Amino acid sequence: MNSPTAPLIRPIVQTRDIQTTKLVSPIKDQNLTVLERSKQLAAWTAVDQHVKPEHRVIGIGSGSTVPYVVERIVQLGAEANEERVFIPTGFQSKQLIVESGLNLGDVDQFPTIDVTLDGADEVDRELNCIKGGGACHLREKVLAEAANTFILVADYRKNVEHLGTTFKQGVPIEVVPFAYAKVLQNLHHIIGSPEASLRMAVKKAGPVVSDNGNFIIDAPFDQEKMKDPFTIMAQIKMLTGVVEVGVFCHMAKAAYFGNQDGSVTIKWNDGRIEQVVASQ
Ligand SMILES: O=C(CO)[C@H](O)[C@H](O)COP(=O)(O)O
Repeated sequence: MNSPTAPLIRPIVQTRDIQTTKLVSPIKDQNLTVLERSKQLAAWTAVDQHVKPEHRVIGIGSGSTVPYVVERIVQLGAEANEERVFIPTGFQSKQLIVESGLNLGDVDQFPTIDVTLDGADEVDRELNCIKGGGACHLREKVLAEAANTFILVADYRKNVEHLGTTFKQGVPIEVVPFAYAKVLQNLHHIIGSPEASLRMAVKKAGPVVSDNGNFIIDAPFDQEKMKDPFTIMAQIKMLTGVVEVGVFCHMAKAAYFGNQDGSVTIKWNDGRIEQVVASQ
């Protein structure tokens, strides 16, 4: 882990329709792949911009980008974090919080969260996103909804015009186990996802079981249908037996994407796109 550095962001330089910001790259002495470096850049920049000194309750998402969020938060120092409580979206983030020596809480104790930072499988131009690649989207949506500010962090592969462009495995759907076959039938014959299937575990026989004891269905839709993510989300959510749908519509304030060239693209919910450029 790196030692604390100065804030990454320097003053914004306005260009025609994209704002350009300079930052000092935090990672040149690290042995990270380009992909990992892009995740780290997105996460660090988001923490620097959205975790404020006065924040006391912070939601921590799931996935492979979120450890860099926690890494940066730890770098803020023990004093900055001692009065804070961190709320996990699942087993992985709970472990991260505990192993990092941060205070653990739960959303039933703290139903209002100052800021939640989380990963995403894909984010479109309106900040709709697919989540649930790690089967955590039920708790992730609860923490997104509980948060005054919800921020997405991701690598360049997740930055798309329309959902379903690169993330082809489909919309993750958490279902209660006894209803999975009925929900699959509904998806195949009513909702329009003939390839929807139960997510199977890799190093265990049988289905993936979520942190809540439920099954996960992945439901791919054609490009045309994916252009209206709200309708897909609402239709699936109405099916009895569905607990939560991994489509988050208009929940995020901003999405941070680390790029291969060491820059970060920030999409804001007011339509602005900001380009953060590493200066070395
Ligand atoms: O939604 C999620 C887990 O349910 C993750 O946030 C999403 O899958 C992105 O993960 P990664 O940062 O590894 O790309």
